[in-house]
Amino acid sequence: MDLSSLARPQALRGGSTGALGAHAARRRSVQLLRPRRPTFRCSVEAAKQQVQGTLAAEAEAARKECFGVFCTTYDLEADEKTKSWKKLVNVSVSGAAGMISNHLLFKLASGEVFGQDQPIALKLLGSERSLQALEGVAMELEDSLYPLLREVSIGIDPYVIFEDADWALLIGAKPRGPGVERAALLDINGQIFAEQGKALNAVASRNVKVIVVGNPCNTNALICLKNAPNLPAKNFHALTRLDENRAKCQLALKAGVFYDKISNMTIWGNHSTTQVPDFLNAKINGRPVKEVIKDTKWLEEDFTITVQKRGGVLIQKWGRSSAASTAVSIVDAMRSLVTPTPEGDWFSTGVYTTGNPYGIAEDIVFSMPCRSKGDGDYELVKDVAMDDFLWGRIKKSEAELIAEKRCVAHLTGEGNAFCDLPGDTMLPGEM
Ligand SMILES: NC(=O)C1=CN([C@@H]2O[C@H](COP(=O)(O)OP(=O)(O)OC[C@H]3O[C@@H](n4cnc5c(N)ncnc54)[C@H](OP(=O)(O)O)[C@@H]3O)[C@@H](O)[C@H]2O)C=CC1
Ligand SMILES: O=C([O-])CC(=O)C(=O)O
Repeated sequence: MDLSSLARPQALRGGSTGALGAHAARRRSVQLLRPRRPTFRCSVEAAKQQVQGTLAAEAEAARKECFGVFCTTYDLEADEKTKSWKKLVNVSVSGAAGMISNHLLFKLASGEVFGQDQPIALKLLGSERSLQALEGVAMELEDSLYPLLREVSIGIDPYVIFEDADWALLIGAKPRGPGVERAALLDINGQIFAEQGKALNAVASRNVKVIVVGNPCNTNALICLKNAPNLPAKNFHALTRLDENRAKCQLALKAGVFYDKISNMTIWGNHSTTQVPDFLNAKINGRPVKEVIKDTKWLEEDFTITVQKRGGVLIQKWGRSSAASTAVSIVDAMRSLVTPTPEGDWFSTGVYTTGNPYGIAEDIVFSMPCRSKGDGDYELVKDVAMDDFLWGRIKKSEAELIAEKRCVAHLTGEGNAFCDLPGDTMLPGEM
């Protein structure tokens, strides 16, 4: 047997799962790696130490090991179908035991983002508190029998879970509970994103695409990219696609059309209640929104506020924040980067403002209109209209992000933090 063609089992690779992916032939065998049993020792003390050692080894193994059936090595070439498959894509997800991930992971594994010829490895990041739940997630992934899902690993160390990541979906963040100051939340979550930025910088693919979902996502994305100086800042995104989708839905409802008739929808700014859903440039059936919806008061007030506060209203109804629709919007955001943007249209994403053509402050993460050739990269859309109303709103969101940035200076390597946040702004989910 030529052992060199065997996929290496996960434990030998320090935290990833069994197969090497790609096209190469992999021999099928099942290897479930378990910690070795201790040899017997004669003193009680030694026995105690041995048991403790075993428990520690088992805990360590549980943190690192590939999960169940995903430890299986396999022969890709033995399967006719897989011959046309692309190279394995590694997707790392934090907050993987949370509500959003519970929808998202199954979409990723089914091929919804990358298509039916793209095998996928899911690397799931949890914490001590969520490790058991993470095993439950992995069990459900096993039981779903997704042909494209070739590897699943679970762990609590970002330096292991982000290794070779082509995509990093950073969802895990502490939710803002009652009595938690916005400044305190920025600090607590900022620490998470600073550490994850460093880990990505050290071990991820050099062209990793990072989508920050955990709130406050724009400033978390800024912290993350500042802590990853060896990765292109351009590759970091803050998710504002849910806001775009919400805005499209509201315009469609008002105009009495199905939402596929809405295009060119920009969300400018922060994923917060200062966000700016842009009805000046958006189109309905290819016509400017203002030609179709003549009620300017509705556009400037009701529409804008409804989109800004949609998350909070949903929390009041559901008792928890948007999870399924957020997962859908993450899929949309990823697909927008891996498929060419339809002619004349664009999508919104929060990106690093360096050399932006609109005059928005540099060195923050701001949602803007983008187009992609489908290669994972994007360009800003240059020819957008601006009026006083739109610009005034944009400046308010910009001011909020600049204030947030000052508040996390200690996490971005820019000196002492000074926190003076505008009092009237909130996350979309806050009321
Ligand atoms: N940008 C957007 O459009 C949207 C963003 N969001 C944001 O996404 C994030 C995740 O939402 P959702 O999946 O619903 O949340 P959940 O509460 O279900 O999951 C959040 C995960 O965050 C992790 N976490 C990390 N640090 C902490 C901490 N200090 N305390 C508690 N949990 C922590 C937990 O995982 P573990 O223990 O494994 O670390 C937990 O599983 C939130 O920040 C939310 O505000 C939500 C909707 C839309
Ligand atoms: O505020 C939250 O946690 C939820 C959120 O971002 C949204 O619904 O847009």
